[in-house]
Amino acid sequence: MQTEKEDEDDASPEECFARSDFTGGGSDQLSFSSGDKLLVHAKPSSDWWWAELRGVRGYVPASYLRTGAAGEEEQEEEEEVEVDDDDTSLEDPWQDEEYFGSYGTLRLHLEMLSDKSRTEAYRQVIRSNSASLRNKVVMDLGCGTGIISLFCAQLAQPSVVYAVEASSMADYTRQLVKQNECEEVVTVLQGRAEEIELPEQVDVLVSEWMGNCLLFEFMVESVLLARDRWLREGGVMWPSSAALALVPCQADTYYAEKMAFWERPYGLDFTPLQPLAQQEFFTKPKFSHLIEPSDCLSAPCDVIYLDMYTLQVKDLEEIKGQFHFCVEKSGVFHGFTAWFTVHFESLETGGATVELNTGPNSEPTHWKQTLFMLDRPVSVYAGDSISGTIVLRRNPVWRRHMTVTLHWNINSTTEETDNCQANIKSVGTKSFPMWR
Ligand SMILES: NC(=[NH2+])NCCC[C@H]1O[C@@H](n2cnc3c(N)ncnc32)[C@H](O)[C@@H]1O
Repeated sequence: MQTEKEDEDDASPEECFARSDFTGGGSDQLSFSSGDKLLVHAKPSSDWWWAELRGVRGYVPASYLRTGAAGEEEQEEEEEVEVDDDDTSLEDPWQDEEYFGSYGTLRLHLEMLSDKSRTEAYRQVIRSNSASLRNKVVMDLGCGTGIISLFCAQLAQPSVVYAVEASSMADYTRQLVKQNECEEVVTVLQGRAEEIELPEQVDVLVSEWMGNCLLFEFMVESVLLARDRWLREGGVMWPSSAALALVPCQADTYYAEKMAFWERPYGLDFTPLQPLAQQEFFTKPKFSHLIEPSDCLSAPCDVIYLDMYTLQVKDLEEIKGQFHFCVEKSGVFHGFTAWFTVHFESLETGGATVELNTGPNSEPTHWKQTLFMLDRPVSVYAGDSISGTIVLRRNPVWRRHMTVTLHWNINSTTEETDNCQANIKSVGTKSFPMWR
């Protein structure tokens, strides 16, 4: 699970100058004028680079840029930015070195294993299906330390569990399998699930692939590719389905900490810094936000539903959802909070489904929830409604990233209008990069 910090720590950016004006299309492209100095942070492809202009980052067409100060025309020819395809400095769009590097250390595994809700949910799945798992072939995709595979070997009698792990943690996972006397059942394979070869099809594909806001990291793509390649006809996916929930909420504490703070620190007026605070703290989603049930302004609703048997990789490019919330109590609408729920169907027809819910009415998990702050809070009243759409748009270049775009209308019924016809009090739309 990458954090924004790791993401922003790229090598020192390269100074380039705009050869001509460019008007960006889409929310993730930068516009600039001829002569602008841009800082190029990464070159994920030969055509589009990831650059920064006056504090804002986005994609820019490489052919519009050159190195060397503006005005040195004669130098321009020699110094035209060489854009060749096999430029080794082009960063991997999957950032696998950084991604699997982070999973090669214990920090993230400790966080996941310490998450009892998460880990016990998987143990419950194995335990409640132990009889049906007898003699089954299981694949544990992205097994990490192998905890799910060890549960399978300990609580059931599958014929084999292929524990697939791409990071260097796989060496230790083998030791843990041996240490717990499970090597008869569990075979650890190091490699990316999309690339490794299994000796046979599997009956069950189990994986803990969910990222912040359900999809961040897009490990789900690996799960779908493995499903299409290795899950036998009629095989079972664990999780079997996933849903993203959303709710309009108050976030008084967060708003006070990041925005109201500038009103009167030490008796001084620092409000000129508030536009900066909005840009710095409210432009991106806030991961690991713990929302209280009392912060919810209405009942939450599932806005996106993924069926792990039919979902296709191409569907991940853009996923849309709609919502209509009835405000149940008056308060300040600071933003939306999102979380996910996954379900594990029983191997036995009619058997009990296991649920892992990461929402505010369940035991907290290491994902907590994801908060999307509006630029300006809006007072809402019981009886108002908040309706609109959410779009998760996968980043076309950085394949583990996405942008979440929310569009909402606040409708309030006022006595003045006849037969309580709802009138639109305000409309809003905002895109939140996660992270690029
Ligand atoms: N729930 C998450 N967001 N992350 C938790 C699971 C991530 C684990 O799966 C491994 N992993 C991720 N993708 C892959 C892949 N394609 N192939 C093999 N292992 C993988 C990764 O190295 C880590 O050990």
